[in-house]
Amino acid sequence: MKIIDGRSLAKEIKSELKRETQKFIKQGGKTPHLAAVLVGDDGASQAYVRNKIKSCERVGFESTLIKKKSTIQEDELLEIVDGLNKNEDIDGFIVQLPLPDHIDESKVTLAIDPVKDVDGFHPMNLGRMVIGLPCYIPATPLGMITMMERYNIKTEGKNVVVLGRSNIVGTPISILLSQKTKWGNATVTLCHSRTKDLVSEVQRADIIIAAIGIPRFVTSDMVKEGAVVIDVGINRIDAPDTKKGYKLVGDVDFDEVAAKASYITPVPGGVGQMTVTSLLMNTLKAARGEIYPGG
Ligand SMILES: Nc1nc2c(c(=O)[nH]1)N[C@@H](CN(C=O)c1ccc(C(=O)N[C@@H](CCC(=O)O)C(=O)O)cc1)CN2
Ligand SMILES: [Mg+2]
Repeated sequence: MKIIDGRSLAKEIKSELKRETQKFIKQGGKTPHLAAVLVGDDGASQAYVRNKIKSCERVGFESTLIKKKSTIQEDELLEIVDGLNKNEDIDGFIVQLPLPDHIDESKVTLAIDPVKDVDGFHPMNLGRMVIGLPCYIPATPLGMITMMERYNIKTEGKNVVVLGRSNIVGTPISILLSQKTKWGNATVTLCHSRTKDLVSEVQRADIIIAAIGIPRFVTSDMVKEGAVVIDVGINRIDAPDTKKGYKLVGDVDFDEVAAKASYITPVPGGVGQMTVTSLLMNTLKAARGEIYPGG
């Protein structure tokens, strides 16, 4: 069994991005500039955004953080989005999710100019992805594909079972892995809460992608010997004996599944680490005008 080390892979990719950025600037390109909008004071969201800003610095990007109180009204947030759409110095931006309940997330996502949508959440980018046109691929799926490529995990002809059909993880990764591309050509089954006999679906899988949001849902009896197990879950469970009072576990029971898997991603230290790196990859693409030449 091999542990896929998201932390060291993310570090490696950040060094590559730093070199590519320096080269791009030397050739006359502008310094890539990412903006992040953070609404409210949720601890996890604050930490993720802090990490995004810090990572920009590491690779030589400029960054702008816009922080707003959770009481912000939807129209004010839409004005901020509009301002970022028009700001020529900003190559790409994200609005950190989740947003407070009184704000319609789809409305905000739709307001982002697809050209600057480095999260890849706008339907224009998702639609382009579906038909194989250049697009920003959402960070978590892009992180998973990058991980599998770098670890030389072949997907062609493999049975992949994806658990969970969210817009930002399960659905896009199932599409990407079934496409006729170097990272695709797999036979993908997308399982969800209404799937009949989910256990036997998972038992047939050569590659399992767990993005269901249930702590330690995938147990060793569900996993075929030698399967590749990619765990996207980040669940907080009570751990009274720790300083924080909680610990993070994935959607996979790591200790028992690791014994059967050929490759497995840990939580923390796996897919999560790759998401910020993927966002930086998309931002460099935005600065280079690779996806939408000429804006
Ligand atoms: N606008 C966006 N909002 C959200 C996204 C996103 O891609 N764009 N994804 C998630 C949160 N997220 C980034 O924003 C994110 C989640 C997890 C990690 C990560 O590094 N996980 C670590 C553990 C983290 C911890 O200690 O709490 C790991 O798995 O090792 C990074 C980014 C929802 N919102
Ligand atoms: Mg909401």
